[in-house]
Amino acid sequence: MSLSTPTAYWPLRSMPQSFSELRVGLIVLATSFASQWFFRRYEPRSTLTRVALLVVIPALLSFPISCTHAVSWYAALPLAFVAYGGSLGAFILVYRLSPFHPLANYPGPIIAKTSKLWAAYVSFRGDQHRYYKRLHDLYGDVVRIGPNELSIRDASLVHTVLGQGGLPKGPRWDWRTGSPALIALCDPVKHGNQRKLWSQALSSKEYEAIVAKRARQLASCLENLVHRSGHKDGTALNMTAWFKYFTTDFMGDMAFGGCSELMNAGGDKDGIWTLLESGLRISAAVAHVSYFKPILKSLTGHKGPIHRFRDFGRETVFKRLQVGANRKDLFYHLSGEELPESERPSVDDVAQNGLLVILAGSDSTSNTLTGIIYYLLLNPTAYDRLQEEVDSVFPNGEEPLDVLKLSQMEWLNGCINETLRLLPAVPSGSQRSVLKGKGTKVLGKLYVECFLRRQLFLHTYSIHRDERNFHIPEAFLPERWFSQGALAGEHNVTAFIPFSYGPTMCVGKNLALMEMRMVLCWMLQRFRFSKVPGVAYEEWEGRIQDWFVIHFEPLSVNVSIRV
Ligand code: HEM
Repeated sequence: MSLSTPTAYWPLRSMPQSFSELRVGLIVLATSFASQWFFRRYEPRSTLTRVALLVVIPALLSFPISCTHAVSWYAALPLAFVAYGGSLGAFILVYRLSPFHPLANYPGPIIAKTSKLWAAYVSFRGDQHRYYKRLHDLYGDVVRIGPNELSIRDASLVHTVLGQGGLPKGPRWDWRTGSPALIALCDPVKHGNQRKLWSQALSSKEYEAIVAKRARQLASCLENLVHRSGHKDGTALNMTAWFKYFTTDFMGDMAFGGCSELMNAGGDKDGIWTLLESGLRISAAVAHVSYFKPILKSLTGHKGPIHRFRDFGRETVFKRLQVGANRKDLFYHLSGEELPESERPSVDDVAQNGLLVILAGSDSTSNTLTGIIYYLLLNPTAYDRLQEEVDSVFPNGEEPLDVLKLSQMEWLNGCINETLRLLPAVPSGSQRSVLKGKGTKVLGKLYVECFLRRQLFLHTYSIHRDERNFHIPEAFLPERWFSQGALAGEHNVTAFIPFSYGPTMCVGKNLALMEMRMVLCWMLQRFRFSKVPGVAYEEWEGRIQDWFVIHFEPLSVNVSIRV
């Protein structure tokens, strides 16, 4: 047969062509496999390396692809990105679901094991706390909720994970710009240094008088509103908002020497809460995939709500630092005003804490106060017993200023603890990192292979509602906290971690407790809180959102003046 005939020519021409396509296909597969291995092994954090791996490599692959006869040169570039990106994604997926993955033995939903995008979506929906609790009820104490992340519902690990010598903070704080605020400082030494300033600042006794002044003002604002309504049986008020105004005004005084007058204005006059709430949901979701932060920032510039809120916090700090201290407020200590100039932290470092003060200091406390009123409405017996206690400890309208007496009131502290147990301000706890290293990290009963960086967290909401720790866990029972005569049944105080635990636990815990005890007594002395007819209170709890910090919808409460 002559070679010039079409039948003879076809196999000769197609052999090298198909061989060359196969060869190029193998090059793409090998390159994407190597990139997957590199990502896994080195977890590159520099933008340059990521651009090289995700942009430069596929761009280079378009050359061999364009050399095959099957693809024209202008189709080669998009094809290279699709082929390389697709096979890279497939390799990552297969590895994460394979029995070779170091967390393969931990149960969890398949979708969660494949990518943290799922966790970001759950977080964005706001029901992360309820979802993780359902997973723990289904799978047990350790659940794989991300390719490299575990959620833990085992109170015996509290000391090991969060205590002295425990694990450092996790990557949810990564990829931030500027100096980190205290809560985002992952380096234990830097954290410890800044924390000393915070502890010193928050231990001042001066704040008691400020809480009292602001509690008096809150009482008078509510009285005016009730009088103005003209109803002697009281009027419906949004207590979520009023407690926010109270805590923000107090924090303004305590941190900045006075900057906020929301109670006077009767509303969020600067729109800071609106701004914060619209940013928190996105920020909580993005924290799961923190490498998206730079992308999001480049898309929104400085116009995203969280950035605008951070800018507001920074500006407030700058203004306060320019004016100087009129007394020893929080920023007096944080900026080291008593130290020689050379030893002071930079203004930029100090300014990052502006947002933290408003968020950590005001939001958690105001939400817990709202939660207490909510549970009192649903539990009239507990309400009556608390009322009796307030009236007997501070009779005849005596102002509740004695912090020692406040700290010894069993019903008062029982109600506060029960609310912190059922509705912890940070429901999904504080993420920790198991750093990369050789071998296995032993965490109590848990063994974590350290070939890669791992993340884990103790799921506060699930631990607090675990019957092995607290009997009848879903019930609001302040009596379980009594020093004497507490109800019989499980009561594991190690499992009570609303303020977290160890060297990074809430530095404002004592201040928050003092503030909540005082203002609650003030409110209960002067007002009677009752349900507003037609409001479905049981449903309100089901709409609570977990955006790293807990988020409440307005709680409408009938407020009347006690005679
Ligand atoms: C009911 C009130 C509060 C609750 C439940 C609460 C809870 C928490 C939790 C769970 C953390 C995370 C700890 C960790 O990462 O391990 C935290 C951190 C923090 N809280 Fe609070 N908090 C409250 C009130 C306050 C107040 C009034 C302040 C005062 C400014 C404050 C300031 C902070 C700060 C600065 C941090 C970071 C601590 C660190 O990283 O060392 N908090 N809080």
